[in-house]
Amino acid sequence: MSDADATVVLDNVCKIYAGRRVVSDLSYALHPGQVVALVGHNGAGKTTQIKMMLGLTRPDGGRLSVLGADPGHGRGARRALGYLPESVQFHLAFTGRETLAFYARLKGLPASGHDALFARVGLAEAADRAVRTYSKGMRQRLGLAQALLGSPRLLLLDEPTSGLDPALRRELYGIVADLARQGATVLLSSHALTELEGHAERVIVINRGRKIADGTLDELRALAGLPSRLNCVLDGAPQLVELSQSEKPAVLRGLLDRGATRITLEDPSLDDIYAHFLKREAA
Ligand SMILES: Nc1ncnc2c1ncn2[C@@H]1O[C@H](COP(=O)(O)OP(=O)(O)OP(=O)(O)O)[C@@H](O)[C@H]1O
Repeated sequence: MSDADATVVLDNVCKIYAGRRVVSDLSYALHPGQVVALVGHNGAGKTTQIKMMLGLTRPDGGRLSVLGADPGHGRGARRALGYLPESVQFHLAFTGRETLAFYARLKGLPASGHDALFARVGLAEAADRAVRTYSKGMRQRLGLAQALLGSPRLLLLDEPTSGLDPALRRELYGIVADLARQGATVLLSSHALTELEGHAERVIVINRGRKIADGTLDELRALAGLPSRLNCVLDGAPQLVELSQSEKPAVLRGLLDRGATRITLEDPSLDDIYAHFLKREAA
């Protein structure tokens, strides 16, 4: 895929706060139909990248293009953006419907006619209740609904699953997958690789404002090259063998031929892989 059809292009982007580089020489492109996760510890620079894409703060170096435009300028591109901030704050006295009407007006969209959106995020029954009566999960659903207003071509979700129960988390990823199927680009930030399995086709790992890995989870697994752990019982004695991914088939066959029993194989977890990249960076 070329940068010409990219939704977002970062080319050596830097951001400096109070003399400190919090985003450093960052380059990547995001394309239509992709669900991409920005993964990094607290303070890694994930929100800063999202804010630059929204035009809320400007890069101090490099080039940033969002939907073909400089995000600091032009209302047109902003209308095609959806944003769910890390902590959603709504006016508690407004109903859900009034809240969406308010955000729709800000985006220059019709203030009414959002029933389908309420249904999509599971708030059809609660649309006319005051936000004050919503649970945290319901507020997060409302946040997602406001991000989805106007069928955005680029959806920026800042830690959208923090504080969500597993059912709601699954629903959110379901909505994200639908949007991507319809051609939207979805960028979500996260602290953890583990929950992204099956949900993000590409992961960009950020450490101290720098990109330290970028690929599918399978590519990151291969890149990390961490061994799997094999436990078995051989000749009555328990055995633990560490083996690379390429050694696995031959070693397994050999153990079976020698009559090994109780064979269990533990592949490196996504947490192990994440820790590996961070450790490599610190070395
Ligand atoms: N407006 C600001 N002024 C000064 N420093 C800032 C500002 N905004 C962010 N920073 C600093 O920039 C760095 C990156 O912050 P950022 O919020 O982008 O990280 P993050 O990866 O989103 O973290 P978290 O996971 O905790 O949300 C942090 O060290 C933060 O303290």
